[in-house]
Amino acid sequence: MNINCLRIVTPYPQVKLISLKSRTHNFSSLVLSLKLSSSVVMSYDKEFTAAKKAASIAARLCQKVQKALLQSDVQSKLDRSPVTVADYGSQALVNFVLERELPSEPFSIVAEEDSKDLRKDGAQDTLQRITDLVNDTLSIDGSYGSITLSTEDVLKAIDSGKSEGGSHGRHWVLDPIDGTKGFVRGDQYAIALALLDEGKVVLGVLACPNLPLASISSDYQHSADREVGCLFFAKIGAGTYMQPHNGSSPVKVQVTAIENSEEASFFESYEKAHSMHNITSSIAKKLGVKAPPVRIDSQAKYGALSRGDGAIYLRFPHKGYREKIWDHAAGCIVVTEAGGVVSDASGNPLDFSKGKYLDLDIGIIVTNQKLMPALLKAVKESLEEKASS
Ligand SMILES: Nc1ncnc2c1ncn2[C@@H]1O[C@H](COP(=O)(O)O)[C@@H](OP(=O)(O)O)[C@H]1O
Ligand SMILES: [Mg+2]
Ligand SMILES: [Mg+2]
Ligand SMILES: [Mg+2]
Repeated sequence: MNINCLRIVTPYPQVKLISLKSRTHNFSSLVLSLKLSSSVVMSYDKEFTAAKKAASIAARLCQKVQKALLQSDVQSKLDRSPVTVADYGSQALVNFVLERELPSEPFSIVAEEDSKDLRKDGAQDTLQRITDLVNDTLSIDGSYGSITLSTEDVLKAIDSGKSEGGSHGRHWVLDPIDGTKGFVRGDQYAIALALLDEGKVVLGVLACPNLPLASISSDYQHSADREVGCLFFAKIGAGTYMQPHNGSSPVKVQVTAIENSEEASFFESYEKAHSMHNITSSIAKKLGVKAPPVRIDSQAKYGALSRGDGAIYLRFPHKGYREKIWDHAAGCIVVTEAGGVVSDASGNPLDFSKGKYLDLDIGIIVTNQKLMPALLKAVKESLEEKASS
């Protein structure tokens, strides 16, 4: 079979022309080309609806817990990072809703939490509290009738579909609460859910219950009278939308269009342990950024950037830290579908196909297309200076 090129007529602007370099391509290479482009052709509508529902229900549980956080609600994991009843409850709910909404699909998910610690002696009270929170949230939502989960059902829901992800097939990626430290402090956090198909992120949902509806570019501060709560969602080829939790209609969002880095403001982690603030301040200085950094927790940073609050997100973890896919998958598509660029410190796109870890060079940087070349140059120079000092 001799083919030079193949024109496919689809509603998706990305799929116009697939070039086949050789004139002697056989049928199997044609099938391969079509398979590679299938993630763009797929609509993922059912999955998108299910993901929005799952993240929104989980967000309600998290809001309730954050309002009345008890000291006993916060535990420490083996790596000494915090986990709360809301992290577990959120994961149980997301898994439960996805399985209920998509009964005909195999369920595979790379999620941050597991039930190991909850199965230990002494964890019964915590498990009972999580189970009560899950049942209360399901009952208020009302979509699943008068269902009551047992403690064993909740443990099973937390672990259900557990997978290591990878480059084949479909895998959900979940951070049931991203920014647990922010959540415990009463600050920003996100419920972050994405879907991988053949190793690529094809949809992402970020529920940010504490993110103000108004821009938080350079004057972010806590203020009780600001209206908060946003759901960001993005599907490959279809743009990014933000829906306020107050029930108003979704609006399409875009990253900032600014081209002059001196006008940019940048986001970074609130926690110094999560990103080296000395590197980020050196990069900002080289770019001539005048505004002080906006330090907030979680992937709410990606959400804020996708709607043009600020222009840059810099993340430079300390040596030896390995980034997990659930900390970036949903945020990455939310920003890229809004016209932004997400890469590692060398400019390589993030690769979500390698299992639960991201294998990347030094740090993660996010900005718009126009600012990326100057940002990459500033990053390179700052890292070289650090290495030689
Ligand atoms: N030493 C470290 N360096 C970089 N990231 C870290 C870290 N320790 C924990 N994290 C990750 O940072 C995430 C929060 O990001 P941010 O700093 O942007 O708020 C945490 O997600 P969880 O809160 O889901 O555990 C955790 O996965
Ligand atoms: Mg954690
Ligand atoms: Mg996280
Ligand atoms: Mg988490």
